[in-house]
Amino acid sequence: MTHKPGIVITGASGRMGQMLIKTVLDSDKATLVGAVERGGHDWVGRDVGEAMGGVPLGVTVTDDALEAFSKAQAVIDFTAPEATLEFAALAAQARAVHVIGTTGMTDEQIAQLAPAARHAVIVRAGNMSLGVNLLVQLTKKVAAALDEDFDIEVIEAHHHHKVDAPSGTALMLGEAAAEGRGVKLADVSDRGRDGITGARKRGDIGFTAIRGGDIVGEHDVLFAGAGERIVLRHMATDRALFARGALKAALWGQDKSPGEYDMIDVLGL
Ligand SMILES: NC(=O)C1=CN([C@@H]2O[C@H](COP(=O)(O)OP(=O)(O)OC[C@H]3O[C@@H](n4cnc5c(N)ncnc54)[C@H](OP(=O)(O)O)[C@@H]3O)[C@@H](O)[C@H]2O)C=CC1
Ligand SMILES: O=C(O)C1=N[C@H](C(=O)O)C[C@H](O)C1
Repeated sequence: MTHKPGIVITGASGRMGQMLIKTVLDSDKATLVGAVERGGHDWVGRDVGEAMGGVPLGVTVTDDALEAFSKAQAVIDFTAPEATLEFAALAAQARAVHVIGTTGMTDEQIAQLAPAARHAVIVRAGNMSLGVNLLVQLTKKVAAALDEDFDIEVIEAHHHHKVDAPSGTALMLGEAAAEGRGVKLADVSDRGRDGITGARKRGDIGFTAIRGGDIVGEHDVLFAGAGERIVLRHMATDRALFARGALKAALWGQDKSPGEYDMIDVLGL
């Protein structure tokens, strides 16, 4: 019988946490060995299956992340930036693959992952879906093919619970467009237009964020020229998409050397 990697899910009660637990349970390639929530959360100490409203699974939700990680081969983490930094240090200590879906991390926070990546595999992406990662590559290609006569705008829409903007995916797409153009996103990024903004600056990459209802995640990259527009679009209709990608990353990382990777590496795009 082949060994199935043991997976711990952090932020177990969250929208993605619960989706990830279901995805691991449905998989014949991995086993759920832990579920983590923060201290004081009312799920701590309960069976995770029962907490989710189903049958007992024999996995008790814990707030002791290190103890849970030390029994696992991978940690899948869709939580919040401060929590993810703590989990990175603990996953490295346990030598577990750390799959990070958390968005809204600052450049400084991302840089703080480097010490952990010296000891363990980290796979981090603002979007774990095949479609978006393909869109990233297409965006780079189209941006490289067109000059600054085409204005680039990234437009994203998400549910009303989302706390960060622009979305992690929008930033990935903006980075790809900037890379295609051979510029740094930080030098051309235009975020949060309001009031008398002045005319659009040639070469800028603009971002717009829509928040409403239960939109899972939609992203357009618009290339607007004189007399024509090109739109590259991805629409997610089911969070299971992200969870499947994250599990794929956790399995992919099992035989890799310590370091930082992304979904382009995992998917071989
Ligand atoms: N990369 C990708 O493909 C995707 C990324 N995401 C990202 O995943 C993240 C989570 O999204 P979502 O599931 O919708 O959010 P939720 O708010 O539903 O869930 C977040 C979970 O993380 C926990 N958490 C938050 N802060 C901490 C902390 N400091 N310590 C411990 N646990 C903490 C929350 O616990 P509590 O309830 O106690 O606060 C909750 O269980 C977001 O950053 C989102 O953008 C989402 C979808 C796809
Ligand atoms: O918060 C979400 O829900 C999502 N977040 C990710 C992002 O910030 O891009 C990915 C997906 O769009 C859903």
